[in-house]
Amino acid sequence: MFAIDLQHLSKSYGPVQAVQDVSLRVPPGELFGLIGPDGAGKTTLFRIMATLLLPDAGTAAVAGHDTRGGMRAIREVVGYMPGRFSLYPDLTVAENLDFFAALFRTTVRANYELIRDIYEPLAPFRDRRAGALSGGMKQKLALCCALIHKPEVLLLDEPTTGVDAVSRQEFWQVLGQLKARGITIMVSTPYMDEAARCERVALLQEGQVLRVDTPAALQAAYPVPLYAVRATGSLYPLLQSLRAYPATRTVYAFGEEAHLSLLPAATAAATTGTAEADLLGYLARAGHAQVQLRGLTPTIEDTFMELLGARPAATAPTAR
Ligand SMILES: Nc1ncnc2c1ncn2[C@@H]1O[C@H](COP(=O)(O)OP(=O)(O)OP(=O)(O)O)[C@@H](O)[C@H]1O
Repeated sequence: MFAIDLQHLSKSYGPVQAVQDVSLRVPPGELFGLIGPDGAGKTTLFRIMATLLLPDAGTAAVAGHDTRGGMRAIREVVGYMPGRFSLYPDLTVAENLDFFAALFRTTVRANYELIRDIYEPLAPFRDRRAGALSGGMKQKLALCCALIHKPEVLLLDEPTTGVDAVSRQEFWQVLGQLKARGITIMVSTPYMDEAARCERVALLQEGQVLRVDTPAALQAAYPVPLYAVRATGSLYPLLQSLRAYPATRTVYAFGEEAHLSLLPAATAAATTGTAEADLLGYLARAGHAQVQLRGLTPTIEDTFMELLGARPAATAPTAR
């Protein structure tokens, strides 16, 4: 039995097709990531899994229960942390926790063991209103509330969005501990660095699954050598020159650098011995100073960009 089993799910909001024929299977105990930009359909999938929304087509089963008809059973065994802060801002930390425990006919004391590590940094603020907590603390409290009934499956919708880097790091450590206890976790994130922390990820774009695999396999599948290019001055003119270069296959901004792949024929056609030397000569003639070119190990973000570029959609950001 799969902890999460989605088959051919589709959901539209009027003319907007939010989820399109999505099929995913997550075995018990897996830490699975839904990775995609805003609007990719992550929240819609979570709301279907949490029995808050019915799909137009397809089936969704969580912990062995179909979301059609299995609402009560699913809510008993699922912990759901919505993307937006979902606690009561006027209740204190302790009151929020008690409230969620009471909803599930349990007590904080009965399940304290599961939340202890997450709750301890919050304990000194137990009488503070939840609305007055910092972003990282709000997110810890929301996770405690999602865990208070000892769920088998945790659904976490962008839990680290807008949270500082240290809190994000801590949050992922906690997810590792929860996974070690056998809890199945589906977590969405727009941050590609977080994708690498999942056992498997689904890359989503415009409601569709582009690929499901381990982060390592996604990176290894990158089809051609990839380079980072930088030069003095701003990135924009460098990107423009690289886009105009005849042997360029894909190019896009990546932080302070450009990430570039060359057409396979570029090596064969090189006039100065190597494709790299040809490129450096071209950039120097185009007026770029102190150009640095180095080979890269592709990240998941590069793989994502590659998959988007391979699609016929007009939105493909890798187009030259
Ligand atoms: N209630 C709604 N009515 C109309 N359109 C909606 C509604 N909810 C979502 N959408 C649209 O459906 C698409 C998928 O949205 P969804 O919220 O599932 O994506 P997401 O990946 O979670 O993105 P975000 O992080 O921005 O919430 C988007 O185009 C969004 O604008």
